[in-house]
Amino acid sequence: MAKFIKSFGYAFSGIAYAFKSQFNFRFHLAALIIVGLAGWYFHLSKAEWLWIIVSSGIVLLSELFNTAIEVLVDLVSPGIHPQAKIIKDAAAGAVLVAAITSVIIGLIIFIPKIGHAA
Ligand SMILES: Nc1ncnc2c1ncn2[C@@H]1O[C@H](COP(=O)(O)OP(=O)(O)OP(=O)(O)O)[C@@H](O)[C@H]1O
Repeated sequence: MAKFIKSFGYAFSGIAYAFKSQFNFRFHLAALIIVGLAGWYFHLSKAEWLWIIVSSGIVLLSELFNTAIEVLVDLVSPGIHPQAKIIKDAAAGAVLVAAITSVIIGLIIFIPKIGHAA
């Protein structure tokens, strides 16, 4: 049981590292809070909340993997290397795909509601 709780501590320290070191992680977290408030304001349905939660989770997940990949690349290849560039660019691309997907989901959910409210 103690080992299980300890592993939570390690996971939270990884999340804390991403939060402290990555502007994008903080930016996405702030966006998530704004979307959450907007969802509360517009009384989203259960299905709409599920889409928001899943897409936000995927964005944060991709940010955490991107952070891990950046640190790993810097560890194994501290100098400039064309393959290090490819690895970091592909990881950043994954974050971008997740972010674009979640923006599209957000637009599909919120545009009709904003139209209604206006
Ligand atoms: N070792 C390297 N060799 C070649 N190109 C690199 C290397 N490290 C970084 N780059 C290039 O610089 C870009 C930015 O890398 P960096 O590690 O600064 O990531 P970042 O997204 O700016 O991270 P952070 O969010 O920590 O500022 C990479 O996407 C890659 O194109």
